[in-house]
Amino acid sequence: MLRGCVSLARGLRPGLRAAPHGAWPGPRLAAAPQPFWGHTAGFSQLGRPKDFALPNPSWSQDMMSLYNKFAEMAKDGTWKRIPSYDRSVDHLPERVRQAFKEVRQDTRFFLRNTDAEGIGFEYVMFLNPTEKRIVCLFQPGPYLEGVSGFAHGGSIAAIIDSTVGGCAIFAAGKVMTANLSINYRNPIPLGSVVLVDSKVDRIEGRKVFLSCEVRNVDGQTLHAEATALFIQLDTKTSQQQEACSP
Ligand SMILES: CCCCCCCC(=O)SCCNC(=O)CCNC(=O)[C@H](O)C(C)(C)COP(=O)(O)OP(=O)(O)OC[C@H]1O[C@@H](n2cnc3c(N)ncnc32)[C@H](O)[C@@H]1OP(=O)(O)O
Repeated sequence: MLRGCVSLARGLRPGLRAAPHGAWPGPRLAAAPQPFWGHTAGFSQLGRPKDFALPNPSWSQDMMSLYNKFAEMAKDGTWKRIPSYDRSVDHLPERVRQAFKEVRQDTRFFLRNTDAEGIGFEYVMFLNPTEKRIVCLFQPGPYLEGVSGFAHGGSIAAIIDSTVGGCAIFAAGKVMTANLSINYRNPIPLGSVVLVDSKVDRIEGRKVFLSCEVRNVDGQTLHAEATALFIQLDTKTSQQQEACSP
């Protein structure tokens, strides 16, 4: 089982073997982005509130095995665990966060909006900076039910959006999802563990194109595949940039 997940982690996921993740396939941005959330330093844990991307008693044996495998691969810096908080603003680098003078106190990051462990989104993401790739270990809890016993398609879309979003942020800084196209291939049983494996395919100007596969732990079952387009926000013209700026 773990051999399959390690293969995924090393860039051997089916269908993408012709373009090794180690090679950067697309052109770089004409002008280098000004990273907003882009540096891994932006995921710093210093002085931060509770980090939810750490093991808790609700994590299954599969989840723990995968976590330990990636934590081991993180020791040499190839992979980096991404901390996760229950408020969006807490994901920002300190220097950016401090610039937010008035931050609403009643908001919750969508994927962290349940307090009890194990009932909603249990996940942890690992970033491979060289490959511009994020693998998310995802264990959907019972409150994510769609068809009886299986994860709701919207919850799958949410975890895919956040995983590819993390990749886009790493590659291009401040971005928003413009398009997310998902093919659902096999249902995901509640309580099972899947790997959401995403990478940046190419960057054209402000457009960041990404792809993603969701597979079970041995890699044999393809649950979903997706492509995404994120747009790097333009400081001069974007309303979103205005809205997100202090
Ligand atoms: C760690 C946490 C991660 C969390 C990740 C979660 C991310 C999210 O869910 S974001 C929320 C969902 N997304 C939104 O609400 C975005 C709503 N849309 C918008 O705000 C805007 O349309 C936005 C920002 C995407 C683009 O607007 P704007 O900055 O004005 O760009 P615009 O000039 O229209 O388009 C730029 C380029 O992208 C292209 N483009 C824009 N949208 C699309 C689209 N949907 N499909 C294809 N191409 C598009 C345009 O054609 C244009 O191309 P070109 O430069 O070749 O002419």
